[in-house]
Amino acid sequence: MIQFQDVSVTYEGAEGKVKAVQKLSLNINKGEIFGIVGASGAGKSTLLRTINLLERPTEGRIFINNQDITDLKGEDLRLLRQKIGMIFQHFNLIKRKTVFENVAFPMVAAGKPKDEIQKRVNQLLNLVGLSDKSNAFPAQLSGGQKQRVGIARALANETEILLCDEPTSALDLETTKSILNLLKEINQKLGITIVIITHEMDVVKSICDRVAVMNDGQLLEAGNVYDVFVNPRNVFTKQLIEHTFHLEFPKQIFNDFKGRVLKIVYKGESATEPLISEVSKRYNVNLNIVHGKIEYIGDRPVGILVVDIEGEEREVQLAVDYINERTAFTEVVLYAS
Ligand SMILES: Nc1ncnc2c1ncn2[C@@H]1O[C@H](COP(=O)(O)OP(=O)(O)OP(=O)(O)O)[C@@H](O)[C@H]1O
Repeated sequence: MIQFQDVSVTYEGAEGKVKAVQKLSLNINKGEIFGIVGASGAGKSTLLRTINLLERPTEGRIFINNQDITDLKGEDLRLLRQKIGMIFQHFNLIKRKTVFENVAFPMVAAGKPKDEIQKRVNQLLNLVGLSDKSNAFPAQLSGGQKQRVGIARALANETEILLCDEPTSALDLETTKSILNLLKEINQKLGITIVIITHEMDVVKSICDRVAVMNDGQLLEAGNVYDVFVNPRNVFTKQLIEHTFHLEFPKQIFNDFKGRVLKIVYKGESATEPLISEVSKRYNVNLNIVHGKIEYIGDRPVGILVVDIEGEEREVQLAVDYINERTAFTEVVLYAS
């Protein structure tokens, strides 16, 4: 549905040119929730903002529904933007307008008739659970409620694509969950394509179907969220993911281990316990489980096991290779000296 073809965006900064996005090609499918992640300055916002041409590519083309939108201007651009809603980290509501007026704003701007606006705004407030706040002003709302108004406003016209710029970064954990659930519900009920940029891998893990990882304006990898999390190809992606699996151990924890510490990641709930005992029998090695847990990516489980493996170098290597062949990936996280 959205295709980036060799898209680059270069800014003229105070200290010279900044290549915010570099020759990036990517497809986002209709009806999916697509996450774009990366560290600060990776170019995520810039890329997101090219979709509604708030930022124009310096090079390359962008297609939406097979239409080349790169050079759209005037009325054509206005019509394109009507189909693309956007929500922001700090909500960007109009302070002096009520909740109703904020949500109605894009429809008023599009010249829709009053009775249609009335009906649609009430529907949307119902959808986001704010029917009772119609006459409230933004200052009277919590962060989560403000984001709900933002979402309702972004859906006011015949929205096909919802762009989300760090939508939960200003919210606490519980509120984040409820906003993510709402986005998921909107995606499923209304079939709207959602593109989310975030630095929180937990957001990606809980609602995205596919994800792109960016660094320094470049696309490092893209794919199904489960596959990228279970088997990241890039070192940078691995680091991002490691963090969300909360697997950083204090170094002291390894002091008692004499061998090599492995992190084993396996798909689904397939038991690695038999694998571990099988390896102990097959090879002359001792294995101790240091830590084990199951995480969920969407509703699919992924298992993580940290084991200490001890024995002669050759036997250890054979055992590691054996485990590696039978799991999603195995990584040596520590060599004991
Ligand atoms: N208007 C601008 N003028 C000059 N440089 C810019 C402009 N906007 C962004 N940049 C630069 O482009 C690069 C990418 O910025 P961008 O905001 O797209 O990254 P990001 O991944 O969204 O970062 P963050 O998560 O911090 O928002 C950065 O080096 C940034 O400083």
